[in-house]
Amino acid sequence: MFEKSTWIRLPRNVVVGHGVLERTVDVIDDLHLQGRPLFVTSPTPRRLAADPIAAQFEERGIDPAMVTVETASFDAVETVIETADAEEASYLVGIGGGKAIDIAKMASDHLDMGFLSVPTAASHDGIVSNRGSVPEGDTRHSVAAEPPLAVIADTEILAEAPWELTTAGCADIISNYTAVMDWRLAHRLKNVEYSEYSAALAEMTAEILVDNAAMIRPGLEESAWIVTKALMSSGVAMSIASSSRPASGAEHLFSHQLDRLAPDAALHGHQVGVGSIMTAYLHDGDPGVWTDIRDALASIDAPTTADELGIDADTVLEALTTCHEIRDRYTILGDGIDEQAAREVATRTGVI
Ligand SMILES: NC(=O)C1=CN([C@@H]2O[C@H](COP(=O)(O)OP(=O)(O)OC[C@H]3O[C@@H](n4cnc5c(N)ncnc54)[C@H](OP(=O)(O)O)[C@@H]3O)[C@@H](O)[C@H]2O)C=CC1
Ligand SMILES: O=C(CO)COP(=O)(O)O
Ligand SMILES: [Zn+2]
Repeated sequence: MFEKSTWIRLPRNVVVGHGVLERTVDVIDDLHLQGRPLFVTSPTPRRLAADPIAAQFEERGIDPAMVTVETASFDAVETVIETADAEEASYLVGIGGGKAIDIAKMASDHLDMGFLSVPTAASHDGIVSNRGSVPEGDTRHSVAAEPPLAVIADTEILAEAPWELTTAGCADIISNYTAVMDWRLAHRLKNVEYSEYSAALAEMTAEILVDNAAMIRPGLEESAWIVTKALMSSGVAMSIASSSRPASGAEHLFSHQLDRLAPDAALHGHQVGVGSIMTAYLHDGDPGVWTDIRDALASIDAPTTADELGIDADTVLEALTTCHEIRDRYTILGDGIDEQAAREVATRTGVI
């Protein structure tokens, strides 16, 4: 008897392009959202996007409530939840980088309330996914959360965001190569649930980005377009899988461990990119995939070495040898690699 079932939750509207910020109220209409919104933003995105969007709403006679968060924390999520109750908000709008969007995402999950994602930085694929990540204790990896009802990504704003945020978003996409390799391995060895559609989409997304790498340059709106579309596609792959597996393997474990060992040293995408070079090497030591990943990262100005991440060699080795412990996710790291093996992979790939 066939008893399988699936429930895929995706954004209903994805609006990307030049000046689309001005269409935010149209998206609200299209979704038939009523009542008062609560905007969740952070200082720079507030000035660039949240205040202008608030003005649009005010012209329509709607007065949005606003919370401006400084750091990603569960206290900030709590503040949003309390404000939503106090201000009688009907839905949330996360406006900013991953910090503001994930806080809105986690709060909306708790409140059972819809939320919209308005990214001002193409820094990682969390801006569209159904996964939320807010640092708690030692935990850095994402958990299941509310997917956005809509994503409104204005390429004019995204193109002007700091270049390193965009290169981090590119590296997060390039890391899909090794995430999918790890996922297939875990499926074969541990019977981990696997989706061919999701894996193919995640891989194809990385391929399209790498094929277009030459067009990804600072300040170009077309680059913001390419990167944002790729982030959308990667987010959809995670929603299809109901897991971050298509976009997160051992290279993400490595990055999450670096976040604990060297907090705020480097951006998420840059760390997973460097991790991806090393885990691709572990999958196959011959020049090929790992050198292609390294070259693709270098071509978009993303770090390829520990030095470029601003992280010392010992920390890289500690992260590599311990990161398999942080979560129940089988990868090429298996039940852990020893220090000798870690030093070998990091040295041979030129990471240290
Ligand atoms: N859900 C997921 O799968 C994932 C979630 N994350 C989470 O995302 C967060 C990191 O995301 P990230 O986007 O790097 O962090 P932030 O949201 O902190 O943004 C990074 C920096 O860029 C600034 N900024 C944002 N947009 C612009 C812009 N257009 N122009 C100029 N400056 C801008 C912010 O300013 P300001 O400080 O003023 O806000 C901030 O200083 C973390 O909280 C992490 O846990 C990370 C990876 C995956
Ligand atoms: O960053 C992600 C995908 O790019 C989310 O992955 P994690 O579940 O490992 O946090
Ligand atoms: Zn990621």
